[in-house]
Amino acid sequence: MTVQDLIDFFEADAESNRDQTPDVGIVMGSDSDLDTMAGAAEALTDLGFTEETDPENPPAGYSFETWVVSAHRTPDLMYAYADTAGDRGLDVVIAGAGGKSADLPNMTASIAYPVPVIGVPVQEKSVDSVIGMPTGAPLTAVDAGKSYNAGLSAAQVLARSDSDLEARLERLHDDRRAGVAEVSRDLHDRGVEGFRDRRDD
Ligand SMILES: Nc1c(C(=O)O)ncn1[C@@H]1O[C@H](COP(=O)(O)O)[C@@H](O)[C@H]1O
Repeated sequence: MTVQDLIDFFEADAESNRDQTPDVGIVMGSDSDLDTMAGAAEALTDLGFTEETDPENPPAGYSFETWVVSAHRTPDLMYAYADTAGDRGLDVVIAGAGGKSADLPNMTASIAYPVPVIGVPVQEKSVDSVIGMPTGAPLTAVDAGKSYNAGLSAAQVLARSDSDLEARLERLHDDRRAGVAEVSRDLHDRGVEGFRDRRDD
């Protein structure tokens, strides 16, 4: 597998007009970002999305895809991915990168425009380079490491035209709300030490 093979795949996929395409693309600068970026996939999975791993056998319903793409190491691949995003049927791209020079999210946003891009600064030191965009070059971003929220935000975009997905988002919200009540009761009833002991088990 070469970078050119991937570029060829994205370009051919954009031309193919296949019926079932991923709705959300998740890209990250390095596989070392995966632990952080996995949150985006987790949020989408919690909402019933399936990961597309074989474009020849795409899953039914909402789906997402994951790739490693680097503005610094593979600028041509980043360009191809962002440039074909709309034609490949992606409605939202989530792009995460780390380090002080995290350019993948902002460059992807510039090229993929008007497809919306949600940036994930993988570390705190990446925040400025992710969000620092000039007027006319929009990028939405979440806080450092908060890729789960990026997954939710991507689903929120899709849910504007799908009441079923909107209901799933509401349910997830309600579950989290109920979780606060449960943990609050548990903390109160066990007391500080009992609660800590249970959590450490
Ligand atoms: N910020 C970027 C870009 C980019 O912005 O294009 N490409 C890789 N990286 C970041 O470099 C860090 C270290 O990567 P390695 O662990 O592969 O050396 C990662 O957090 C990645 O996102």
